[in-house]
Amino acid sequence: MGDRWVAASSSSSIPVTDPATGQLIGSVPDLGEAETAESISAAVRAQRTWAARTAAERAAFLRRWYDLVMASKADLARIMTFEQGKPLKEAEGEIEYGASFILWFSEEARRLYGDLIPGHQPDKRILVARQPVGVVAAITPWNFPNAMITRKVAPALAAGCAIVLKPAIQTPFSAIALAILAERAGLPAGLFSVITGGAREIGAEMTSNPAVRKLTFTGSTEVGALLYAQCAPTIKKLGLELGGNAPLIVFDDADVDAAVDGTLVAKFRNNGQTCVCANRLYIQSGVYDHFAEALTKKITSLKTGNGFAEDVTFGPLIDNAAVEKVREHITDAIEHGARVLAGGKSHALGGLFFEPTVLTDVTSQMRVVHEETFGPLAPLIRFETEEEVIAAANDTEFGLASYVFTRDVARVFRVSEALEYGMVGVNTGAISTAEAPFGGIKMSGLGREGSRYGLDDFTELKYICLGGIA
Ligand SMILES: NC(=O)c1ccc[n+]([C@@H]2O[C@H](COP(=O)([O-])OP(=O)(O)OC[C@H]3O[C@@H](n4cnc5c(N)ncnc54)[C@H](O)[C@@H]3O)[C@@H](O)[C@H]2O)c1
Ligand SMILES: O=C[C@H](O)CS(=O)(=O)O
Repeated sequence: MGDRWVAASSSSSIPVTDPATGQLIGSVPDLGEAETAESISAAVRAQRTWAARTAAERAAFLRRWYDLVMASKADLARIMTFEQGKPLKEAEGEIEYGASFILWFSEEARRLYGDLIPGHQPDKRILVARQPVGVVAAITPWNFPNAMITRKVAPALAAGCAIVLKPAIQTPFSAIALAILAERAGLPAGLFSVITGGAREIGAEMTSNPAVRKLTFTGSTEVGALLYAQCAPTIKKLGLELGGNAPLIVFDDADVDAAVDGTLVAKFRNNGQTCVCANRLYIQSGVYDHFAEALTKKITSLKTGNGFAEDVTFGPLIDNAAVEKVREHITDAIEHGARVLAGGKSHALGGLFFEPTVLTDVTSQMRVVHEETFGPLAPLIRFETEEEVIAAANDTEFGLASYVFTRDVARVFRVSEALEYGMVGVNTGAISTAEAPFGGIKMSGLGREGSRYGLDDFTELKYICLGGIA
């Protein structure tokens, strides 16, 4: 916190529990406005020196941090499974994914080029420099408690910024572990602070403090809109990675087995608790029964349980509200005519475990088609024509991810270009990677993270007009 570590005192600490067992696994300090302001002041002081370092020095730090994160993969994954619940193998995968952003931006750090533009008058020359925005505030969700942080912290530090982070209170230890490893990699104090505590209070300071020049948020659209408004009085740069309602479309000409495998990833990764999860499965009538039978068979062969147990595919959901939302969507769908092909109720393990569920005969009259479920629920919707399914897929306020399975090349282009989303997966359910620009349109957010575009939003363009060059 700021340039010092703060211990949790008994009177002001927040418990952290294991969603698989409900057991207490630790506690973190309940920090607030004062500590947030202190961290921002420390960031202001540290950032000036950091920006004056060479790009190669910043790149070298990021590479050391990457090496330490990868060397600590097993421990970081265990921390994640303990506090978030995802199966250990999936947690290890996230550590590698999160580390890939650190590696990517260790390389991008040295490519922060500007321009020398021919002058508009004989004695003029035009320079364009890319400079760090300064102090960045970041707020991240619980579902990817490592990668959602590195996807922000790495480009911020690469660009010469300092960053103050508020992680989700459900998963603070993943964030603290990353900060400890950054300190061990030689990051000077004040450049990367982790503030645990009340979201509203910390967020209020982050969004109102004029020293914060950019807010980068990953989470729900509802909270994103609130933070957007809170930042307006101080005109901050904004990065918003928000909610989704991804359609997954399978045409008659698709490889159905590949489409089922793609659905397992796009729908059930992290037990469906992923912003890019397929929320609606549109299956053309010619392959509908084949797809429904194959997906149901696959789902019922996979295991639900504690993420530390061998061969578990589905862990617990994060909390009771998440379980309730899945249950509400299933109940509403059945009341409006849907039928259950697999699952449909809380798992026999009890607690936060829920059966992976496949529904058939789903229609647009049901909540699950219009709201982000964020759980292991696959609603199948039958369609007849390409025009019909594009209209249905676009009939949402969200625009993050979408997926299409077809072997018709012309259709790949027609449908990809017609879908109103920031990202389209074609014949794959796995699209997230550091090399590609991740982000959405409409109510799914602003800006992109990762890729060669990922640094842009952490920099400001400065135009220098050189005159008197006779
Ligand atoms: N687009 C993406 O990259 C992406 C990635 C992951 C999750 N998400 C979205 O996030 C949602 C699930 O995550 P969640 O439940 O953590 O979302 P959330 O919006 O409830 O919380 C996200 C973060 O915001 C904080 N927060 C909540 N209210 C706040 C306030 N008033 N002021 C300041 N901070 C506040 C939380 O403590 C947490 O750290 C889903 O909608 C999912 O689609 C999007
Ligand atoms: O929840 C959405 C995150 O962005 C996870 S991922 O980037 O799709 O892996």
